[in-house]
Amino acid sequence: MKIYEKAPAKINLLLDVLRKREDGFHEVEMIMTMVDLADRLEMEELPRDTIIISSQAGYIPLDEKNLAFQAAKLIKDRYDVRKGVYIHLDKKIPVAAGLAGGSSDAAAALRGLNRLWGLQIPEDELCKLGAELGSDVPFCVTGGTALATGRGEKLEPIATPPQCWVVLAKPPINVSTADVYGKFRANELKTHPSAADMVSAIERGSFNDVCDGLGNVLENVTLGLHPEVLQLKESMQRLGADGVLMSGSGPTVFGLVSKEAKLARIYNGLRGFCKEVYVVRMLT
Ligand SMILES: C[C@@](CO)(OP(=O)(O)O)[C@H](O)COP(=O)(O)OP(=O)(O)OC[C@H]1O[C@@H](n2ccc(N)nc2=O)[C@H](O)[C@@H]1O
Ligand SMILES: Nc1ncnc2c1ncn2[C@@H]1O[C@H](COP(=O)(O)OP(=O)(O)O)[C@@H](O)[C@H]1O
Repeated sequence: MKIYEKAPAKINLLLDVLRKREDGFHEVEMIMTMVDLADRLEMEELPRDTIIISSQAGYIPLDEKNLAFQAAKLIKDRYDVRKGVYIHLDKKIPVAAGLAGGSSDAAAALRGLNRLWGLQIPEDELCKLGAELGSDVPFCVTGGTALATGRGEKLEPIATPPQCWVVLAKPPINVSTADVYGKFRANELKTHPSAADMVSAIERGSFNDVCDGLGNVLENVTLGLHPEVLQLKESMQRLGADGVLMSGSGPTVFGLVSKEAKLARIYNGLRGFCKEVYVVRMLT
């Protein structure tokens, strides 16, 4: 039997860091939502007790470093599954982009293998397994829109943001999440974006207040390392996006746009100097 599972990208409408913890992770407050740019996983049971990963993308690891491999191994070990699986990853989400492509593949593998092997693991248990693989994996298991706290694994679902277009632009640079958190200094932060205000803007369905409330305290770290991310933000603003922010640890910048008529100008303007530009919708 073959099954398929979608693994959508996420964006952070808000990312605040409260403090660095004893365990080296950072205590965060994030508002995350999914967009319809997605990888697709094809999973097929193998009679032999092995995990095989393939992908059309030449630039991701296919061994135990792949997060989908790690998800399959974790679920097999924890639930004593003595069967194998072949997972093909059709990658569409740019890698190391701040869009959680790897985390979403891991989450899709957990959801898919739960179905393929008829394990009936409840969603909150899948989230706990996901948290062992990465801070963003639990959110990728549940999807939707959520306020994420702790190191990102504590989730409170919130309303879907007001519908709009999302323009994603990924500059051709690699950013390591660990590096960005490593260079972040929580005690030097003077102002924090307000997660409470963003939740309220979303619940009121106010597109303008969502745009005004966007904030990401990791932006300054990544912008300091890669000034081209600032140029990309400024270009997106100049071209007419209503709200602009870097997603996660970057380097992808997203723009929220309410009017379809503006999209061609923004897309064409960005494509002039950035090869990877996507126009997507938030997932409801
Ligand atoms: C910044 C965010 C925002 O959504 O996303 P990305 O930019 O990676 O997409 C996340 O916090 C990333 O989550 P994820 O990519 O799952 O991170 P993990 O694998 O758990 O951790 C990678 C490294 O980031 C640091 N880290 C991560 C999460 C956190 N709350 N505090 C941290 O300090 C740690 O140094 C850790 O070793
Ligand atoms: N299935 C996967 N897809 C993409 N990257 C993966 C995958 N498995 C492991 N990785 C590794 O994880 C790292 C972070 O990738 P990704 O999840 O795309 O970044 P981000 O967390 O910034 O959105 C990359 O260095 C990549 O090599």
